[in-house]
Amino acid sequence: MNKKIAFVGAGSIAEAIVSGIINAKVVPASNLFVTNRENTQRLEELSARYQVNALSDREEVISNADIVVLAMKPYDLEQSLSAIKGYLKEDQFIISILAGVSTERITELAGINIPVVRVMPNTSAFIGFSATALSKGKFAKEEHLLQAEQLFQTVGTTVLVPEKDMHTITAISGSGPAYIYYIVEAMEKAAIEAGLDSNIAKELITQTVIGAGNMLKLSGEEPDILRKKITSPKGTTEAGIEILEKHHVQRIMMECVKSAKERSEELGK
Ligand SMILES: NC(=O)C1=CN([C@@H]2O[C@H](COP(=O)(O)OP(=O)(O)OC[C@H]3O[C@@H](n4cnc5c(N)ncnc54)[C@H](O)[C@@H]3O)[C@@H](O)[C@H]2O)C=CC1
Ligand SMILES: O=C(O)[C@@H]1CCC=N1
Repeated sequence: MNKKIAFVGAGSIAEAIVSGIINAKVVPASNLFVTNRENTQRLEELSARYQVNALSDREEVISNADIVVLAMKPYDLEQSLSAIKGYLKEDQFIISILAGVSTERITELAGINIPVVRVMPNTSAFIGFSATALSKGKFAKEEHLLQAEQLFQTVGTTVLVPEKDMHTITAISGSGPAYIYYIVEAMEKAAIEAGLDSNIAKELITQTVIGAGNMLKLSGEEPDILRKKITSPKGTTEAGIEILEKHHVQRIMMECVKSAKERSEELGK
């Protein structure tokens, strides 16, 4: 893809996407530009690590870009857009990965009828395994959606969704990896507490998560069926799951997703 892409915001998700794009060799590092509010050390770090153009001159970064990726925190959006809106043009387009914030709000803050595509990736983009959802705003055309989709296909799988679903998706697949890591942390603690070598525990747990993920993807079976195949009557799994049931862990996970979705809605206000 011969496009110049500027990232405004150089945090963990921007790095995950940059790293994924570079590994996929679809956009050369020389076409990627990264800027942030003030942390020049962070920009130098990204430039050294990925050979991208990491610049603190926002005018240079924005005015030369074909695509501007907004990757700051939602509460920094207003200030950030007011600093760059003077350099934005209607023949560019914006990709926003901000949780909660609507395309309408971004157009309003940009002050011009610039196309906006809203995207929700996750940090697994770092290794090409993001689950990414995309939807287009009022001024975005199919070609913008397609280009954004092509870009994010280099860092994982993509789905096109109506924008109204983005809050739920943010709670499910945007935040989702963190829920899995949270469970992994607990499994590691339990294994180590029981006397297992921590490296062995890590290796076994990591492969268990990879195996379970691939079973979900490749076996064609529903998760409850896969679970039942592991759960022998009066066996170890049954004993473990009984504790999860006693503490209503599924209901708690559902509350977790609901709360994340509500936060996404709040962030958009
Ligand atoms: N971390 C994740 O897993 C995901 C994050 N997101 C969204 O991506 C965005 C960034 O998240 P993280 O990378 O986790 O945050 P972060 O805190 O790691 O990075 C935010 C970046 O924005 C920069 N920034 C702040 N104000 C700025 C301004 N006025 N101008 C230019 N740059 C500015 C900061 O310097 C920093 O580099 C958030 O809106 C979040 O909702 C979306 C999907 C997944
Ligand atoms: O925690 C957050 O707000 C962001 C959005 C999805 C993942 N991280």
